[in-house]
Amino acid sequence: MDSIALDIRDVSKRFGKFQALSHVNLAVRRGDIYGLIGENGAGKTTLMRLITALSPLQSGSISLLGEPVGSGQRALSRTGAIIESPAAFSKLSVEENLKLCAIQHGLSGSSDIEEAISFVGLEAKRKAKAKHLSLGQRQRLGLAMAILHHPDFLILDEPINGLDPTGIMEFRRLLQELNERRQTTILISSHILSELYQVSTRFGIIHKGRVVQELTRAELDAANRSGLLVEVDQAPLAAQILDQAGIGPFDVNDDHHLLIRSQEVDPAQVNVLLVRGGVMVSDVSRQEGSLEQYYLNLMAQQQVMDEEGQR
Ligand SMILES: Nc1ncnc2c1ncn2[C@@H]1O[C@H](COP(=O)(O)OP(=O)(O)OP(=O)(O)O)[C@@H](O)[C@H]1O
Repeated sequence: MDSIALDIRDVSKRFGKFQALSHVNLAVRRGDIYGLIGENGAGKTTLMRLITALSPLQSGSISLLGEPVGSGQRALSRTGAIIESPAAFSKLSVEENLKLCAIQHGLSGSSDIEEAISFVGLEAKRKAKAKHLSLGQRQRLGLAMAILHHPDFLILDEPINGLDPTGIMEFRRLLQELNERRQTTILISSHILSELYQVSTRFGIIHKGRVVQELTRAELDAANRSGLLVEVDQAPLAAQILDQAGIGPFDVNDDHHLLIRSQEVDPAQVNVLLVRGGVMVSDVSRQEGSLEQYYLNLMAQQQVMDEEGQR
């Protein structure tokens, strides 16, 4: 079986003169929970709409579950999606919305509906109209509608928007369960990067319509485990001492901070070395980066590149 569930190649999309996506390449492997990250207007929803054929492809190709998007409905019938907001009918109850969804998917019998209701924990609200549900309950209904037909691939655009911390945690648990129990591959976008970090196995960062980086969680962790931050009274002298002792690589952040970019260095050894060399050390701490920090650094670099490109 092909290990790539979604293969996006050289996809561009224009709205009139506006270039919303530009030569996008992106691959989601089967079993991934792929976190799509980007600022407002970066192009995440546009990409998701192209994948689900809600919007026509203008150039490039998208292969979903081994089938080119646009060639038929087979891959899409094995896909579930919440794009922009869950598409429940407000005057229909939870059960009625799911029944309608079941008909659309050609499902007969009530077992799939029961399973979806119980999976998202909406048993007590089965008779409630969608408009009377809380935001979190509506998001759960959206998820129930998206997974009713046991899709192999799930596309979720900002599914945790507006949820409270408990709701976010529960939603995360549901996604992890889907991924582990049903082997559902998931493409998810969110601005809540701490949450995306916890749930995703792989990340794609999109900026102004271009995918500027793809990396696994392990790669992110490696890049982020940024080493030992040393706070001193004189960073230049500390740098000389570290250099002579062959400790590094390191960055001199400013007059009082150095970052030794290695996991192998012993903080106690660094401390003793610097103090013996006449440097006052006020702090040595392990520096663990976050997805948020990584993303902000990358965006700062992009900003510089964008500005240089404009000159
Ligand atoms: N139908 C459309 N017509 C014209 N412009 C559009 C259309 N759809 C999207 N755009 C523009 O394309 C850009 C990308 O929008 P998109 O909704 O994909 O961003 P996003 O990354 O999902 O942002 P957000 O995080 O705010 O949801 C935006 O500048 C948007 O205004």
